[in-house]
Amino acid sequence: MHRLEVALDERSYPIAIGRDALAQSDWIGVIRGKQVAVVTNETVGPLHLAKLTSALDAAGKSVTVVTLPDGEEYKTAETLDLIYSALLEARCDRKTTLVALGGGVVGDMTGFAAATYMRGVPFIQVPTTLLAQVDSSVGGKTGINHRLGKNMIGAFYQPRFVVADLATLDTLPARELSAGLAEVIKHGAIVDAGFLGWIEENIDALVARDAAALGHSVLRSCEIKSEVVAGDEFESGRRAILNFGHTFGHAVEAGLGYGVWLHGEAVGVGMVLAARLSQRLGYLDEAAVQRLTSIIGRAGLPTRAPEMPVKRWLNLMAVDKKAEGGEVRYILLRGLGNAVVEAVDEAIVAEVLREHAAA
Ligand SMILES: NC(=O)c1ccc[n+]([C@@H]2O[C@H](COP(=O)([O-])OP(=O)(O)OC[C@H]3O[C@@H](n4cnc5c(N)ncnc54)[C@H](O)[C@@H]3O)[C@@H](O)[C@H]2O)c1
Ligand SMILES: O=C(O)C(=O)C[C@@H](O)[C@H](O)[C@H](O)COP(=O)(O)O
Ligand SMILES: [Zn+2]
Repeated sequence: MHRLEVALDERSYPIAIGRDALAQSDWIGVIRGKQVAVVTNETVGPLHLAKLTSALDAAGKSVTVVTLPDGEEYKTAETLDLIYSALLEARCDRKTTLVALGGGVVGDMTGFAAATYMRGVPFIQVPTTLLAQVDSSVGGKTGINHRLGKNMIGAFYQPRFVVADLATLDTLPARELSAGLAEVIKHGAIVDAGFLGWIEENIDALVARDAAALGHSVLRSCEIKSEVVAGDEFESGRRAILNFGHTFGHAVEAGLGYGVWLHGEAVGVGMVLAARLSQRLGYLDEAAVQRLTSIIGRAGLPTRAPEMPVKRWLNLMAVDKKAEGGEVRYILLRGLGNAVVEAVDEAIVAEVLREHAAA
C-alpha cells in the first residue's frame, strides 16, 4: 500500500492507495464521534457498501446509509436536499462524519453536503471510479451543477482522508475506466512529459486493467494533483492548470445535457481542442497535437468534438469559472508537459471551433 500526504497545514490529509486500502489503512482512526453517514448511490451500494459498513460496525460506529440516484444529471440541489433530509432524520449532529462511497458525482455532492451541513462536518472520500481515485477525491473541490454551467455552486472543502481501494475498480465498466484515463492523461500533459510518455507506452495495459499499470497511474496522478493543490488550494493561480481541457469539456457536458457525454469523455475532446488552440497560437507543433490526440483515442475516448454552432460554444464557455472581467482564460500547452493559463482573443477561439467543432 502507498500513502501520500496532501500538505495543507491544518487541513493536511493522507491518501491511501492499494488493492485492499479499505481494510489496510487506518482511515477509521480519523473519525472522532460515534455517528457516521455513508453516502453512496444505487449502483455502488450493492457492490461495495458491505465492506465499508462491516469495518465501521467492527469499530463500534453507528452508521446511517444515504443512497442517491445514479448519474451526472442528479448532481443537483434536489439530490443534495436528499442528503440533508436523511442526515436530519437520523439526528446526525455536528460530530457526525460523512463518508463518500462512489465516483466523482457522489464525492462532489457529499463533500458539499459536509461543507454546509450544520456549517461544516468532517468527511472522508472513498473513491470507487478511476476518475475519482486519480482526481476528484483529492483537492477539496465540492459542489453541484447548475442548468447554466458545471459545478457552479460549491465550496472548497478538504476531506480528512482519501481511501483509494484499487479492488473497487474490478467492477467498473470499460467506458468509465476510459473516462478516468482522460484525467490521468491530463496530469501528464500539464506537468510531466515523462509520465505522459509512460502513459503512451502503457496505454494498452491500462485499458486492459493491468493491476500494476493502474496502480502506478493512480499513484502518480495523486502525487501530481497533491503537489499542485498544496501550492494553490483555492485556485488563485497555478491550480487552474488542472482545468486543462475543461473549458471546452464543460461546454460539451452542459450543452448536450449532463450525463450524455461522461465528464472524462468531454475532457478528452476538450484536451484535443485546447491542444489545437495551443497550436493555432504557435505554442504546440502538429506532431505534439497528433501524439496527444492518439493517446486519448487509444484510451478509448472520443477525439472528435460534438458539433454545435460556434456561438453556442462561446456562450457556454463564457460562464467558465476561470473567466475574469468577461475574458475567458484557457489552459494551453507550451509543449507537452508544460501548461500555461492565458486569455485568448475570442476570434481565434472561434476559428479553432469552426475548424474542429462547428455544426
Ligand atoms: N472535485 C474534483 O476535483 C473533480 C475532478 C474531476 C471530476 N469531478 C466530477 O466528478 C464527476 C465524474 O466522476 P466519475 O467519472 O467518477 O462519474 P460518476 O460518479 O458518475 O461514476 C461513474 C459511474 O460509475 C458507477 N460506479 C462508480 N464506482 C463503481 C464501481 N466500482 N463499479 C461499478 N460502477 C461504479 C457510478 O455509479 C456511475 O454510474 C463529474 O461530476 C465531475 O465534474 C470532480
Ligand atoms: O481540482 C481541480 O482544480 C480541477 O480542476 C480538477 C478537474 O478535473 C475537475 O473536473 C474539477 O471539478 C473542475 O473544477 P471546476 O472549478 O472547473 O468546476
Ligand atoms: Zn475533471
